[in-house]
Amino acid sequence: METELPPRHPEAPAPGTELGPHYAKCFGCGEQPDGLHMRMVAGDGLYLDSTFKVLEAHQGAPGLAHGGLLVCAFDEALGTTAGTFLRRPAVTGKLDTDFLRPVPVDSVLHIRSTLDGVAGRKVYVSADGRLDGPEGPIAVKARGLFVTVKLEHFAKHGRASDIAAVTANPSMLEVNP
Ligand SMILES: CCCCCCCCCCCCCC(=O)SCCNC(=O)CCNC(=O)[C@H](O)C(C)(C)COP(=O)(O)OP(=O)(O)OC[C@H]1O[C@@H](n2cnc3c(N)ncnc32)[C@H](O)[C@@H]1OP(=O)(O)O
Repeated sequence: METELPPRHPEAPAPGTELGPHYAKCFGCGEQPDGLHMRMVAGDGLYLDSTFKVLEAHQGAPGLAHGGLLVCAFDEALGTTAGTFLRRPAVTGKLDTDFLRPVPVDSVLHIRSTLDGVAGRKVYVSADGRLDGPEGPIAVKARGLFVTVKLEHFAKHGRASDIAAVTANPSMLEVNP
Protein backbone atom coordinates (compact mmCIF):
# COMPACT_ATOMS: atom_id res chain seq x y z
CA MET A 1 0.00 0.00 0.00
CA GLU A 2 1.41 3.37 -1.10
CA THR A 3 1.19 5.92 1.70
CA GLU A 4 2.30 9.51 2.03
CA LEU A 5 3.63 11.25 5.09
CA PRO A 6 1.43 14.32 5.44
CA PRO A 7 2.74 17.68 6.60
CA ARG A 8 1.93 18.60 10.19
CA HIS A 9 -1.27 20.66 9.81
CA PRO A 10 -0.47 24.36 10.32
CA GLU A 11 -3.19 24.55 12.97
CA ALA A 12 -2.04 21.47 14.85
CA PRO A 13 -1.22 22.31 18.49
CA ALA A 14 2.34 23.51 19.02
CA PRO A 15 4.84 20.98 20.36
CA GLY A 16 4.52 20.70 24.13
CA THR A 17 0.84 21.70 24.17
CA GLU A 18 -1.38 19.59 26.43
CA LEU A 19 -4.52 18.69 24.53
CA GLY A 20 -7.95 19.14 26.05
CA PRO A 21 -10.58 16.39 25.72
CA HIS A 22 -11.86 16.05 22.16
CA TYR A 23 -15.33 15.40 23.66
CA ALA A 24 -16.31 16.09 27.26
CA LYS A 25 -18.07 12.71 27.61
CA CYS A 26 -15.38 10.63 25.92
CA PHE A 27 -14.48 7.51 27.93
CA GLY A 28 -10.83 7.90 26.96
CA CYS A 29 -10.15 11.58 27.55
CA GLY A 30 -13.33 13.14 28.97
CA GLU A 31 -14.93 13.46 32.37
CA GLN A 32 -16.46 9.98 32.75
CA PRO A 33 -16.01 8.98 36.42
CA ASP A 34 -14.47 5.57 35.62
CA GLY A 35 -12.97 6.68 32.31
CA LEU A 36 -9.31 6.60 31.38
CA HIS A 37 -8.75 10.36 31.85
CA MET A 38 -5.90 10.26 29.39
CA ARG A 39 -3.61 13.24 29.15
CA MET A 40 -1.88 13.95 25.86
CA VAL A 41 0.89 16.29 24.81
CA ALA A 42 1.72 17.18 21.20
CA GLY A 43 5.18 16.17 20.04
CA ASP A 44 7.41 18.09 17.65
CA GLY A 45 6.73 15.67 14.82
CA LEU A 46 3.63 13.67 13.93
CA TYR A 47 3.35 12.12 17.37
CA LEU A 48 1.60 12.51 20.72
CA ASP A 49 2.77 11.45 24.17
CA SER A 50 -0.06 10.21 26.38
CA THR A 51 -0.38 8.88 29.89
CA PHE A 52 -2.99 6.54 31.27
CA LYS A 53 -3.03 5.73 34.98
CA VAL A 54 -4.61 2.33 35.60
CA LEU A 55 -7.24 2.67 38.34
CA GLU A 56 -9.22 0.28 40.54
CA ALA A 57 -12.14 0.28 38.07
CA HIS A 58 -9.90 -0.79 35.16
CA GLN A 59 -9.11 -4.30 36.44
CA GLY A 60 -9.61 -7.52 34.51
CA ALA A 61 -7.67 -9.98 36.69
CA PRO A 62 -6.84 -9.14 40.32
CA GLY A 63 -4.56 -6.14 40.35
CA LEU A 64 -4.09 -6.07 36.58
CA ALA A 65 -5.50 -3.86 33.84
CA HIS A 66 -8.22 -5.35 31.65
CA GLY A 67 -6.87 -5.96 28.15
CA GLY A 68 -9.90 -4.35 26.53
CA LEU A 69 -9.33 -1.15 28.46
CA LEU A 70 -5.71 -1.11 27.34
CA VAL A 71 -6.99 -1.38 23.76
CA CYS A 72 -9.31 1.52 24.53
CA ALA A 73 -6.34 3.64 25.62
CA PHE A 74 -4.58 2.91 22.33
CA ASP A 75 -7.74 3.58 20.31
CA GLU A 76 -7.94 6.97 22.00
CA ALA A 77 -4.27 7.80 21.49
CA LEU A 78 -4.21 6.67 17.86
CA GLY A 79 -7.49 8.36 16.90
CA THR A 80 -6.40 11.59 18.53
CA THR A 81 -3.06 11.39 16.75
CA ALA A 82 -4.79 11.11 13.37
CA GLY A 83 -7.28 13.88 14.18
CA THR A 84 -4.76 16.25 15.72
CA PHE A 85 -2.24 16.30 12.91
CA LEU A 86 -4.74 16.20 10.04
CA ARG A 87 -7.28 18.48 11.77
CA ARG A 88 -10.18 16.31 10.74
CA PRO A 89 -11.98 13.55 12.61
CA ALA A 90 -11.01 9.95 11.96
CA VAL A 91 -12.72 6.79 13.22
CA THR A 92 -11.19 3.40 13.91
CA GLY A 93 -11.38 0.94 11.02
CA LYS A 94 -8.90 -1.61 12.30
CA LEU A 95 -6.82 -1.95 15.44
CA ASP A 96 -4.17 -4.61 16.17
CA THR A 97 -2.66 -4.94 19.62
CA ASP A 98 0.29 -6.91 21.02
CA PHE A 99 0.25 -7.42 24.78
CA LEU A 100 3.85 -8.00 25.85
CA ARG A 101 3.74 -7.51 29.64
CA PRO A 102 0.98 -7.37 32.28
CA VAL A 103 0.02 -3.85 33.31
CA PRO A 104 -0.64 -3.52 37.08
CA VAL A 105 -3.27 -1.34 38.74
CA ASP A 106 -1.74 1.96 39.91
CA SER A 107 0.86 1.90 37.14
CA VAL A 108 1.07 4.61 34.50
CA LEU A 109 1.25 3.59 30.87
CA HIS A 110 3.30 6.02 28.77
CA ILE A 111 2.07 5.86 25.18
CA ARG A 112 3.79 7.42 22.20
CA SER A 113 1.49 7.33 19.16
CA THR A 114 2.68 8.28 15.68
CA LEU A 115 1.01 9.09 12.38
CA ASP A 116 2.86 6.83 9.94
CA GLY A 117 1.16 7.71 6.65
CA VAL A 118 -2.04 8.43 4.77
CA ALA A 119 -3.57 6.96 1.62
CA GLY A 120 -6.70 8.83 0.61
CA ARG A 121 -9.02 8.74 3.63
CA LYS A 122 -7.01 5.98 5.30
CA VAL A 123 -4.68 7.00 8.09
CA TYR A 124 -2.03 4.58 9.37
CA VAL A 125 -0.96 5.03 12.97
CA SER A 126 1.05 3.05 15.53
CA ALA A 127 1.95 3.30 19.19
CA ASP A 128 4.09 1.84 21.96
CA GLY A 129 3.00 1.82 25.60
CA ARG A 130 5.75 1.70 28.22
CA LEU A 131 5.81 1.04 31.96
CA ASP A 132 8.05 2.76 34.55
CA GLY A 133 8.43 5.96 32.52
CA PRO A 134 8.66 7.04 28.89
CA GLU A 135 11.88 5.07 28.39
CA GLY A 136 10.70 1.95 30.25
CA PRO A 137 9.96 -1.48 28.85
CA ILE A 138 7.21 -1.79 26.24
CA ALA A 139 4.09 -3.46 27.66
CA VAL A 140 1.69 -2.97 24.75
CA LYS A 141 2.10 -2.15 21.05
CA ALA A 142 -0.67 -1.23 18.62
CA ARG A 143 -1.18 -0.43 14.95
CA GLY A 144 -4.34 1.08 13.58
CA LEU A 145 -6.07 2.06 10.39
CA PHE A 146 -8.33 5.07 10.87
CA VAL A 147 -10.65 6.52 8.26
CA THR A 148 -11.32 10.24 8.05
CA VAL A 149 -14.99 11.19 8.13
CA LYS A 150 -17.04 14.34 7.82
CA LEU A 151 -18.84 15.76 10.85
CA GLU A 152 -22.08 14.48 9.32
CA HIS A 153 -20.89 10.96 10.23
CA PHE A 154 -21.52 11.73 13.91
CA ALA A 155 -24.73 13.68 13.33
CA LYS A 156 -26.10 10.80 11.27
CA HIS A 157 -25.12 7.90 13.53
CA GLY A 158 -24.92 9.33 17.06
CA ARG A 159 -27.72 9.13 19.63
CA ALA A 160 -30.03 12.08 19.01
CA SER A 161 -29.96 13.37 22.61
CA ASP A 162 -26.16 13.58 22.62
CA ILE A 163 -26.06 15.29 19.23
CA ALA A 164 -28.61 17.80 20.53
CA ALA A 165 -26.50 18.37 23.67
CA VAL A 166 -23.32 19.17 21.72
CA THR A 167 -25.25 21.30 19.24
CA ALA A 168 -26.57 23.34 22.17
CA ASN A 169 -23.15 23.47 23.83
CA PRO A 170 -20.38 23.23 21.20
CA SER A 171 -17.69 23.71 23.84
CA MET A 172 -18.21 20.01 24.68
CA LEU A 173 -16.34 19.25 21.46
CA GLU A 174 -12.89 20.06 20.20
CA VAL A 175 -13.68 19.74 16.50
CA ASN A 176 -12.48 22.29 13.97
CA PRO A 177 -11.67 20.60 10.70
C1 LIG B 1 -10.71 17.84 14.15
C2 LIG B 1 -9.75 17.54 15.20
C3 LIG B 1 -10.24 16.44 16.05
C4 LIG B 1 -9.17 15.88 16.96
C5 LIG B 1 -9.62 14.86 17.86
C6 LIG B 1 -10.22 13.64 17.17
C7 LIG B 1 -10.16 12.58 18.16
C8 LIG B 1 -10.82 11.32 17.73
C9 LIG B 1 -10.52 10.32 18.78
C10 LIG B 1 -11.28 9.07 18.57
C11 LIG B 1 -10.89 8.06 19.59
C12 LIG B 1 -11.66 6.83 19.49
C13 LIG B 1 -11.93 6.37 18.07
C14 LIG B 1 -13.17 5.58 18.02
O1 LIG B 1 -13.52 4.91 18.94
S1 LIG B 1 -14.10 5.65 16.58
C15 LIG B 1 -15.42 4.50 16.89
C16 LIG B 1 -15.13 3.12 16.38
N1 LIG B 1 -15.17 3.09 14.92
C17 LIG B 1 -16.31 3.19 14.23
O2 LIG B 1 -17.38 3.36 14.77
C18 LIG B 1 -16.19 3.12 12.74
C19 LIG B 1 -17.33 2.28 12.15
N2 LIG B 1 -17.12 2.13 10.71
C20 LIG B 1 -17.58 3.04 9.84
O3 LIG B 1 -18.25 3.99 10.21
C21 LIG B 1 -17.22 2.85 8.40
O4 LIG B 1 -16.93 1.50 8.13
C22 LIG B 1 -16.00 3.73 7.99
C23 LIG B 1 -16.30 5.23 8.20
C24 LIG B 1 -14.73 3.33 8.77
C25 LIG B 1 -15.69 3.50 6.51
O5 LIG B 1 -16.88 3.64 5.77
P1 LIG B 1 -17.03 4.64 4.52
O6 LIG B 1 -18.22 4.19 3.78
O7 LIG B 1 -16.98 6.06 4.98
O8 LIG B 1 -15.70 4.42 3.67
P2 LIG B 1 -15.23 3.14 2.83
O9 LIG B 1 -15.89 1.86 3.26
O10 LIG B 1 -15.30 3.53 1.39
O11 LIG B 1 -13.70 3.05 3.30
C26 LIG B 1 -12.77 4.07 2.97
C27 LIG B 1 -11.43 3.38 2.78
O12 LIG B 1 -11.06 2.79 4.04
C28 LIG B 1 -10.88 1.37 3.89
N3 LIG B 1 -11.35 0.69 5.10
C29 LIG B 1 -12.44 0.99 5.83
N4 LIG B 1 -12.52 0.14 6.87
C30 LIG B 1 -11.46 -0.70 6.78
C31 LIG B 1 -11.00 -1.78 7.56
N5 LIG B 1 -11.63 -2.20 8.65
N6 LIG B 1 -9.87 -2.41 7.18
C32 LIG B 1 -9.20 -2.00 6.08
N7 LIG B 1 -9.59 -0.97 5.30
C33 LIG B 1 -10.71 -0.35 5.66
C34 LIG B 1 -11.73 1.00 2.68
O13 LIG B 1 -11.25 -0.21 2.08
C35 LIG B 1 -11.49 2.21 1.79
O14 LIG B 1 -10.22 2.09 1.21
P3 LIG B 1 -9.98 2.52 -0.32
O15 LIG B 1 -10.99 1.73 -1.12
O16 LIG B 1 -10.22 4.01 -0.38
O17 LIG B 1 -8.57 2.15 -0.61
